[in-house]
Amino acid sequence: MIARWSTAVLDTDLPGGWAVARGPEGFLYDDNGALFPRHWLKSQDLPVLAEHGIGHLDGEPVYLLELSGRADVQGCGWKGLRAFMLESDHTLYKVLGYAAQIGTWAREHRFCGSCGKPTVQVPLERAMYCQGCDLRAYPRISPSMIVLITRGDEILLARSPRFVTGVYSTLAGFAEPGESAEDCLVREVREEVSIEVRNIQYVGSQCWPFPHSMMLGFHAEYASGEILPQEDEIEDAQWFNVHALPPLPASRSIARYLIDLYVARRLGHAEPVLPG
Ligand SMILES: NC(=O)c1ccc[n+]([C@@H]2O[C@H](COP(=O)([O-])OP(=O)(O)OC[C@H]3O[C@@H](n4cnc5c(N)ncnc54)[C@H](O)[C@@H]3O)[C@@H](O)[C@H]2O)c1
Ligand SMILES: [Mg+2]
Ligand SMILES: [Zn+2]
Repeated sequence: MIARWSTAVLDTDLPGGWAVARGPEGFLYDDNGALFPRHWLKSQDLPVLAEHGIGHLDGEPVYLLELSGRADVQGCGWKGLRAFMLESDHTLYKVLGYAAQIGTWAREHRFCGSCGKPTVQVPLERAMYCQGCDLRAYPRISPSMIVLITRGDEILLARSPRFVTGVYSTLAGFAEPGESAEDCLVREVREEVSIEVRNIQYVGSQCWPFPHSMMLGFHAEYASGEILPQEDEIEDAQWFNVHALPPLPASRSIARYLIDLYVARRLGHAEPVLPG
């Protein structure tokens, strides 16, 4: 199957195509979705901070209008990326997730991190450039480990105080400089629940544009120790039997995939597919 959406760096001087607009409250949308004819969107009175050509959807160019503040457009509303992840079709979510990452990164790199002078977008390359010190800044991606720990029919799930009430998920954490993926996983598990794991197996990865994580998903077996939840970060952590699971994360998350995959294998059911 040919992918409907592919990223590209497009020339913003060319006319035509679709555009999305992103402001402080998320993306502009109406009954037809979040993609608008670009010439129409640019004719609205929007406070455009920057325009980025971001890719092709069904062969048509797509642009992002990154706004500097909020705006009213008659007949339209604003909606955050998480709501699009939960409600919209997967392709639209991928377009908006990429747009959000490019918009955030370009906004946060308008000035050189070394000398403080204004940067410029490099034509036809996804980079912000400082002429003063010949420095290029590329989109930021933050590798994060996420792991399902199991002990036979039991899986370890935890709650952060930030989660929706009642929901339990797998453990996750950002890689630090100097660590391998496995080092990070072992450290995060120790920090968050104070146990040791063994037989670490890589399962798959997922882009997580909140705001720029790259989730690397693993399975690990329990080795030793008693659960001791990390103060402030982990509200509760428990072993749950695969037949008695609590409310779980959204179905498009890799956290949910890791859980569903293990349960399916344990119970001999059909395996789920990891949403990209
Ligand atoms: N897709 C999924 O299924 C899924 C599930 C769980 C977590 N996540 C994501 O994984 C990421 C990591 O999870 P977490 O929040 O438990 O991380 P964590 O356990 O490392 O704790 C968060 C802390 O890390 C620090 N931090 C924030 N941004 C950082 C960065 N870019 N690099 C290094 N440290 C940083 C901050 O001190 C923050 O309070 C988050 O983006 C989270 O949204 C995704
Ligand atoms: Mg964590
Ligand atoms: Zn500079």
